[in-house]
Amino acid sequence: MLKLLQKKFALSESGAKDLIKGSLYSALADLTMMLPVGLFIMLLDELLQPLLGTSASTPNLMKYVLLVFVVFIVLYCCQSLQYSSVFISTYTESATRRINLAEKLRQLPLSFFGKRDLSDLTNTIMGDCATLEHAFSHAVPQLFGAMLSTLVITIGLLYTDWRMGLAVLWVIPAAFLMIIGSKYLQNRAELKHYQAKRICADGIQECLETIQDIKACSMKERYIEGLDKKLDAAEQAHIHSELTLGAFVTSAQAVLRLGLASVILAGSEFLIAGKTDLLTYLIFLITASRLYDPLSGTLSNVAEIFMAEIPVTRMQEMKAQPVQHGEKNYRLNGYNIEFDHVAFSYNTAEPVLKDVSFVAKQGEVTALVGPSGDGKSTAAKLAARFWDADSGKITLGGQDITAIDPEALLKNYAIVFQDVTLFNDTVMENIRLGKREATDEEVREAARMAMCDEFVSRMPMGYDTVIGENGSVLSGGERQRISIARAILKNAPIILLDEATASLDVENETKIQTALTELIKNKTVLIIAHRMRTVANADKIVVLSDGYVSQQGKPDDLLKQDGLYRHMVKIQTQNMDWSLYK
Ligand SMILES: Nc1ncnc2c1ncn2[C@@H]1O[C@H](COP(=O)(O)OP(=O)(O)OP(=O)(O)O)[C@@H](O)[C@H]1O
Repeated sequence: MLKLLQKKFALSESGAKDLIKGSLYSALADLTMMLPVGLFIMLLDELLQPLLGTSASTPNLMKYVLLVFVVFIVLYCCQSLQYSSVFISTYTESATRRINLAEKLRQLPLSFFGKRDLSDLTNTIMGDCATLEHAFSHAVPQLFGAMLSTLVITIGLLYTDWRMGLAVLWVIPAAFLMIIGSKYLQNRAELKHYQAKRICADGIQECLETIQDIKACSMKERYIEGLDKKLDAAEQAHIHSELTLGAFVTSAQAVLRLGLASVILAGSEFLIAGKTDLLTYLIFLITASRLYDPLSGTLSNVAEIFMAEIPVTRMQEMKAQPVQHGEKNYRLNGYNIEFDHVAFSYNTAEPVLKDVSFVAKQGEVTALVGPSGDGKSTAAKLAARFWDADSGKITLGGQDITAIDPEALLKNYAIVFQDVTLFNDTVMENIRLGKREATDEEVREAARMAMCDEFVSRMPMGYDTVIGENGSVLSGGERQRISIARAILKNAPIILLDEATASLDVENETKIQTALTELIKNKTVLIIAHRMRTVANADKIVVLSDGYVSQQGKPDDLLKQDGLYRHMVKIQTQNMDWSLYK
């Protein structure tokens, strides 16, 4: 039962237990709602008896005042128990669900993020969790509770008078069958609504991210028009989904209302035929008037639960994604990185790396060069286990990196990528990311080595200046220098530099290269650069072309060969004479 609930509703074990508890309390709360009815029937019985001549005693009003007081206390206790049990457990589960999802995302390989777009992921974490939160606080326990309490009341009614019982109860399965029968249509409409909403969110996100280019290309009108269409489509899909839901729920609620009419008709018929007495008739009338109200609300709960299936499925998909495993404790024999017949493709059939073998030795600078798009960055990222190779093996210090926990592995790497990621925090804290426990002085020293001092001193609050979302107040070169400072601070045994100095002017590039020369001493350095002069002093050049290593060796040796490396050096030397105004 627990396992079934966990699977069906993407719950943790404690969440499933709380759901059962909440449902039982909801059932209890629903049943206690019938206590005033019971009390009223008792009073009615005592009032009717003298009129019908079965007893001469008059009702003891004091007893009823006391009973009303007791019923009020019982009602209050049950409702508060139900409220705290359902809501507290729902919000606790919701927090656990969000934390678990975020933790799962942290463990997932980057390949997963390539398959899913960011707004979809954000929607799953924020939107889907909110949808489930609402379903579990306002629909699921109430539905299960109503089912349990209705079952108890059904048994009581059928036991009292099965024919009158049937007159009250026939509408319940009829109304629920209507809702269950419409499940397919409702889910289809909701799925369309979700997809339209996602396309719309994607469009808005894209618009915000590319606002500069949109303005630069005078595409504003075209873009707004496109966004307008997406918003319209989302609105239409929403209306359609609400109408589908509304049509079925309202019809089912109308069917429920027929129950009262059927009790009146059948009851009058039985009363005239002498098949039932007045008190029983009144009992069924009062019960029917109380029974249908909570059930009417429950019909929309069923629809909400159907709709919750979409987020539950998406969450389960995410939970089922395979994560990268590995040992946290491992022994390395040095820090050589070796690619052994490595092949890799992203989500496309065409592999980026087909058969790549080379060694990047500790204490040496190994440069990956080659035509654009031929897999240099991919190879560098594979070396840090951002993805796992499809075939072949990558080892670090003789250990297969797939046997090492990705986070534990990354402790050995300092990485400077082309696309630097900065946080909306101070310069100091952005650099300190390289080494959390670093003192302010250590951070400043790393910043000085990475030539950050000069631009930080111009900032209003120096190292305490907040640099905006992803370093929006900084230039490309400044962002890159912060990233280099991080790497210097981390002082890891392996350094991956992917176009690390691409955004720098010649003066800063030369200065930073001097700092990098200090940084890379006795380390394993894998460097990617398009400018051949950046890698001319490397110990080894690996030329990647069309998924293969077409050449590898010392730069001077490769220059003597009639190959791609010499060709690239030649073209770049010729280009140095090129001018826009020629
Ligand atoms: N996350 C990704 N998902 C799918 N395809 C990708 C991804 N990253 C890169 N690619 C594709 O893989 C191929 C190799 O890309 P990669 O960035 O490794 O090349 P590169 O040699 O470093 O290019 P450049 O010199 O232009 O930086 C390209 O065709 C690129 O479009």
